[in-house]
Amino acid sequence: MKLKFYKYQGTGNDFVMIDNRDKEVSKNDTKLINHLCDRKFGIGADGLILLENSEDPEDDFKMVYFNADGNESSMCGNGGRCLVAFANFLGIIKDSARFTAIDGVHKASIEGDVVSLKMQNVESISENEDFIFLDTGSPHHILFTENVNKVDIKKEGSAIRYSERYKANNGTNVNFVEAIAKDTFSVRTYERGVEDETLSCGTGVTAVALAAFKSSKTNSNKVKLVTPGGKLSVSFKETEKGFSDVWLSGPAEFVFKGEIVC
Ligand SMILES: N[C@@H](CCC[C@H](N)C(=O)O)C(=O)O
Repeated sequence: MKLKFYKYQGTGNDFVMIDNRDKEVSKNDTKLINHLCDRKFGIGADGLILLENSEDPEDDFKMVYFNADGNESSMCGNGGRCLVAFANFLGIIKDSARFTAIDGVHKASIEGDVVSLKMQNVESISENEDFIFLDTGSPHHILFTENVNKVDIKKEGSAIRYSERYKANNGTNVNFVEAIAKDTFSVRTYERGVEDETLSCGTGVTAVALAAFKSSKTNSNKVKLVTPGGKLSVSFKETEKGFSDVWLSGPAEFVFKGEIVC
């Protein structure tokens, strides 16, 4: 078959987008999705997203997210922001959206090049002696370090991702973080399902912002995150239960489109 695709990126986290409202692609076709994401034999991406019709009449669309390994996974923050830009290109939405993803309903807005995505409330943060763990739609292990550029992300990240601690939960993403100003953190992420460092991770930087606030590394509820692929920001409200009104903002851009025979 000939498949039309669109390539988007959000701070260097890149995705193949498919308008799957006619259900051309089966979500169980792990081999095809893995092939499309392959950087040598396919299009190349950190993940693939199907834009589908939602069962919820209040939604504009539904997001179905797959990691580069071809498996459907938990929420992708940068992917969600890119999907909103794609829905705008398709004419499904104008400057605001509501959609359902695997972790529930999300709202989003577009202002110029910046796409902001409302993430789920976070109620549970596990603070340990040398790391913090929380789930912002995807699971994130967070390590604060003195010099993030010296870390061997693939070696150290995969050791934690495959450790006994996370086995029962199908592993975790791992974020290495350095404070560079009172409200600014440099973040490098090892991503589960890509099994390598990606240039940026949206649910990852969201987790870092909340973890930094919770552990008093910042007292700002608007945190700037610098990733190898660009800058993001996360704002939130602290509540009795945890964090609400969590918004992830940054650029989301069209890269190229094409047709692939598969
Ligand atoms: N790149 C993503 C995270 C995608 C999900 C992750 N790889 C996982 O399987 O948990 C983001 O921007 O949030």
